[in-house]
Amino acid sequence: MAKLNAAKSMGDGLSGPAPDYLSFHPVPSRPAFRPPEGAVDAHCHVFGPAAQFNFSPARKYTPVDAPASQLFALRDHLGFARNVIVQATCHGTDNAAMLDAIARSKGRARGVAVIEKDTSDTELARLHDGGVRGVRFNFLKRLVGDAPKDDYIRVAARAAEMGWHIVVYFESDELADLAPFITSLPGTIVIDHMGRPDIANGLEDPGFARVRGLMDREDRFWIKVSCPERLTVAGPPYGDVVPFGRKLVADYPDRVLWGTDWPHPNMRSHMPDDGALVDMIPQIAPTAELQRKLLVDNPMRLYWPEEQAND
Ligand SMILES: O=C(O)c1cc(C(=O)O)oc(=O)c1
Repeated sequence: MAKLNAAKSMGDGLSGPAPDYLSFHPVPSRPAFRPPEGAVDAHCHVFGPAAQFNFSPARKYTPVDAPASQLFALRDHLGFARNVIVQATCHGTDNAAMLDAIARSKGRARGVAVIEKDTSDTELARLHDGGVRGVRFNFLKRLVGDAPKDDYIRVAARAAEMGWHIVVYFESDELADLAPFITSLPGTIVIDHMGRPDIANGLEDPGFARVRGLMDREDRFWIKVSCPERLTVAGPPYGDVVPFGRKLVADYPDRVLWGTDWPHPNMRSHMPDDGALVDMIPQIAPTAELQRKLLVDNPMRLYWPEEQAND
């Protein structure tokens, strides 16, 4: 069990404020499941190091240092080939740490940014050249302050100009209010962490029905079958979440993505073993074809369309 004091051993990045949640698992197991060639961890983050990259003064949590070197070591340890690095709220709209990690990845990472509504065209071009292919809208009140919908609409228009998609993170019980706004956004929309259904209600959960309603309504909606550790009631190995991931992969095989969510910000109940998260994949994607779509074809189509294998 990773403890807060483990964070102390995570190098000197903690010269800043102490982190207020668990540090990532120090020795993740090697998964029994071997991901297919070219597998993509399509949702992960880098934090700091604090000494080099400032955390946002508006942040709602203070992260541990989680640098690119450790993300890429985990990628190799788990048997993945590429990463999609998602800007985390603790860095606000300062995408420097994410861009730096992409630059260090030797072409094996792309990014999702958080930008201001008045971001210049020059900055958008710099982000695109730096590997950004999407923007993120975070609607969780515990993570960000409320932004006017007009701001999101402006950002969404800028993203559409760049050919980028929009990643949205919301609680499924807020979707009743959010859905009209989300369906008004242009382009491809990717829903984070299964849309956060209430696992305790089982597959009939009304929030999960609303999320599936979005997926059924338009092919431009995609969804990440990630973060069982955030959603579980039962705890590891997250057997209560498997039916949710399995249903999403079965019903939307060409529009699902998977990610570790390393370094797992804001986890307090426990810290998942990333190797165990990988070993959940065969339970939610039970065939080699579904695994290849989930881990290779779908993320490549969205993040490396210029390289997409023409199979
Ligand atoms: O549930 C969370 O706390 C969380 C936070 C962030 C972030 O701060 O960006 O990203 C995630 O994917 C999940």
